[in-house]
Amino acid sequence: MSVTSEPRAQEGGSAPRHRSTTRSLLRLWPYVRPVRARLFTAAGVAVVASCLGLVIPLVLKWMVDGPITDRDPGGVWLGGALLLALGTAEAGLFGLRRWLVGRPLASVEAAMRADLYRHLQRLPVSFHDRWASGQLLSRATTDLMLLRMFLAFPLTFLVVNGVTVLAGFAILLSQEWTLGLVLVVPAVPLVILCSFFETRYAAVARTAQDQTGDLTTVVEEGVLGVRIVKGFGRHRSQAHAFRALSEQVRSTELHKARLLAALWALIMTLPELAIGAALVLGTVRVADGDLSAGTLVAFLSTALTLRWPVESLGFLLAMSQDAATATDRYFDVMDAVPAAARDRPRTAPPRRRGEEGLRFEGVAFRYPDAPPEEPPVLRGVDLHIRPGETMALVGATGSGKTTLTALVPRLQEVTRGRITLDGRDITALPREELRALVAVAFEEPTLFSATAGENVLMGAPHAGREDLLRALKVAQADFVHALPEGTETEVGEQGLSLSGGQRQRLALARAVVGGPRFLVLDDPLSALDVHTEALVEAALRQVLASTTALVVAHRPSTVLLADRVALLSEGRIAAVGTHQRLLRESAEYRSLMSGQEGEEGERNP
Ligand SMILES: Nc1ncnc2c1ncn2[C@@H]1O[C@H](COP(=O)(O)OP(=O)(O)OP(=O)(O)O)[C@@H](O)[C@H]1O
Repeated sequence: MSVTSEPRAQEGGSAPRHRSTTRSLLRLWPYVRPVRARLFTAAGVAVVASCLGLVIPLVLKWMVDGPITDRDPGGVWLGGALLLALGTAEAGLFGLRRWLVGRPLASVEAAMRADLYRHLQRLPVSFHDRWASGQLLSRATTDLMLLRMFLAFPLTFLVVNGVTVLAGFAILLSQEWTLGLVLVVPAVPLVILCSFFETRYAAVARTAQDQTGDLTTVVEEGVLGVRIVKGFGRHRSQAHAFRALSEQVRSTELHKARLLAALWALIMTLPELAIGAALVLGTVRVADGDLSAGTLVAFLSTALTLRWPVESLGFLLAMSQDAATATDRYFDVMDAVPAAARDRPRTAPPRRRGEEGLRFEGVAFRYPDAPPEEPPVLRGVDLHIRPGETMALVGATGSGKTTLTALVPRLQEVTRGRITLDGRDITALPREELRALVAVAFEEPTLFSATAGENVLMGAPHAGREDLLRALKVAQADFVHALPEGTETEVGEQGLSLSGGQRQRLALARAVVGGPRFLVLDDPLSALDVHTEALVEAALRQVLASTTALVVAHRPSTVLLADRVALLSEGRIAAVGTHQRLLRESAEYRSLMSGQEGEEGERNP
């Protein structure tokens, strides 16, 4: 069995059935707009360069029918010089095109990536619960790279090659229309085949990109969970899960390659056959004296010049399909509505007089992706935490304590009822104000790849060195000073170089550094040893004395930090009172505090 969870590609994981490639790609316009002048100039330069290539056969025709037939060395030299000049100009113009697009397109990619990152930060937690991180990572990396490549190459060359092919055919038909028709006729089946190919390739391209996202998730989980993998000796099963997924990606990529190969074979063969037929027909007509040798040479070299624009059609179309898929995947995320835009009321309700502290009124909550037959996690929570009061929240495992704490900073949105801070509905508060009022610390402390000090100061961007030192003291996180570079020590990804207790203490310091008015702590001392816990509690008492706090507690020692205790049971607050009173009056509370919580929780989640 593998320790890797099933990849969660459920969101945006399948190709839309009636998607139009052009419509998808047109969505890139707002990003391309600022660089449109350079892009159009580059396309114009490339068209001129490509058309210069078409003039070369005409010079050849002039040379064969003129100076070569007349044995005029001066004319031959002149023709040679002209050909050299045309070739040099063509190469120079293609170089100029590349220079024109390089820098602007890198900035388009950077702007799209920055927007995606900003948007991800604003999306609600419920969105991140549903989406696998690898799917988001692959959108921010592989998909955006595909888009830059599309804008740099296929977009321009579909236009350039289209113009070149039209101009080339016009030259061919004007030189000798019967021979020209021999080359034009195969274009009809080619166009039909290309549109058939487009539909099939679109579906496979989407599958390939989604599977790459799943693979990214597995790699990420394997790296982050390396301790579990090693601890449980799961290398083999982990490798097996990885191999199975990469096998899927490989077979989808092969499917793509087969489709491309089939298309390419047709695109290469049909024009070659047509050129062969035109060569035979043209030679017969020159032998009959119907056609000049120069015209035949010019005709054939024009046809050969057009080979590349026609043959490149296959992979240009494939790259455009990949880009359209990448665009769809990018906008799958960008179209998700950020919480703030969705639900902020137009007018803020007035603050209720005399109504202070943190209040839950008839709060109900159901996870958006919970099965419909399951009752809501919270079914009507009424609770008032007075200003300056510390309320411990106690309940069996899975009773919804973490869920309730997540509602206060609006990591999740209440389904029914409301939460007020000093009488003001939290949905009426601007996010910045809410974040400044409420600080949180969770049981699973998340640290970032930054210094220990930066991780703590994240809790209050305007706090200074003094605040940092005070917060470290309160959270008993003075161990930081003993790190090689003190508060400037990099703590590494997720703070994995620190112990669980050290990480919890840094997260606690982050919560208290700004001296918040409201503090929400989800069992913040669970990873501490008894001695450190006592020290943290002593220091925390000082902080809690000046804030209004909701503290999820599993152990009597944490409960004792609180003025009162609320018991959460079956989605409601079943009892509120002091620790002593609840011990006397509530059998459920007694059993939770006497250490039978685990069994209770398992029996009655
Ligand atoms: N993102 C989610 N989507 C769907 N259901 C969820 C989600 N997160 C939690 N749940 C469910 O909500 C219920 C309450 O979970 P919660 O984590 O709030 O409990 P808890 O009381 O904090 O438990 P513990 O004491 O073990 O930390 C559980 O049944 C859990 O399975």
